[in-house]
Amino acid sequence: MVSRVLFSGQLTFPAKPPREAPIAPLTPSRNVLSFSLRSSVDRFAMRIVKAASFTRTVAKVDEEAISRKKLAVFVSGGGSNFKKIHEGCLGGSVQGDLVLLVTNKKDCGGADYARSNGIPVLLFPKPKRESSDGLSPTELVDVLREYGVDFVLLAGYLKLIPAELVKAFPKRILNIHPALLPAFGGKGLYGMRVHKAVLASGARYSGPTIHFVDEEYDTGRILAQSAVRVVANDTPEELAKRVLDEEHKLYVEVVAAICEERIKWREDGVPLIQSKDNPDDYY
Ligand SMILES: Nc1nc2c(c(=O)[nH]1)N[C@@H](CN(C=O)c1ccc(C(=O)N[C@@H](CCC(=O)O)C(=O)O)cc1)CN2
Ligand SMILES: NCC(=O)N[C@@H]1O[C@H](COP(=O)([O-])[O-])[C@@H](O)[C@H]1O
Repeated sequence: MVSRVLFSGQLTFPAKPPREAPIAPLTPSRNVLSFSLRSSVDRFAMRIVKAASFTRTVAKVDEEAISRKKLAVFVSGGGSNFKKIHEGCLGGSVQGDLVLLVTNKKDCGGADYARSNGIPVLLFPKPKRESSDGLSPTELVDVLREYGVDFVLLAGYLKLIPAELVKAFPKRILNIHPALLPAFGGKGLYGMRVHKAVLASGARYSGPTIHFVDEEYDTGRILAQSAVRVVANDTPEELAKRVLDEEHKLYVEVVAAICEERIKWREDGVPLIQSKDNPDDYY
């Protein structure tokens, strides 16, 4: 209604500027509509346009103020989540750059992918056997800082993150777990073991959980979850595939929000994601 009344007159600029049009700062000449105000509705409508234009300008300025984030990913296996996040960074859906890959298995699929894509690979923790390879917890923290890492993303990493690293990167380490925490989590529950436990329990739903990492396994603040149906005759492999497909979508969406600084912490300590489409909405 407003747009029809508003843009029925002669305008000095397109009735609806194309999305890619640069939003100029508010200047009287640019935002003055060149038609006579025929009624109070037009005057009201003009105020709407000016307010919207100002909001867009502010929003545009805010977007320009947000820097790209430097990301380190930790894996122990194939690294399919790592690859999806990397594709998101390259494709533009994630405003971040993968600057380091950390693994406890230097020949795993995720490490091979990193080396093929020019991403430095670090070994952590040191192998149990006597070896010069691998970093100590202190060395790991130092290297992450030297690379200017903003966020650490665990994606199928199967070792305990040491307290030194948790303390050095507060509210900046995320993990994805293949079940709906707090159920089916903790020491000993990883990979196919998780899906077997879910099936044995008779649970009708499963799905990925993304949470902040604290000093214990899977007890950090939950940031995002997505539910998938458990089918009556599911094998662990079939359930794993259904959950993994959902992991890929959820992790890229969450990392995009992290990089755009859309994580807000509620007063009771629960982290929320601010909607990209409607900043007044959180989930
Ligand atoms: N400080 C933290 N470190 C890690 C967390 C965390 O929440 N806090 N999450 C894990 C990932 N994870 C579940 O999401 C998980 C991984 C591994 C285990 C586990 O029991 N591991 C075995 C060793 C397995 C192996 O070496 O192959 C063990 O510790 O005995 C539980 C949960 C990553 N780190
Ligand atoms: N508790 C940790 C855990 O079980 N993590 C799980 O390991 C898999 C890694 O797959 P990927 O290497 O293909 O990303 C993912 O399903 C992830 O949720």
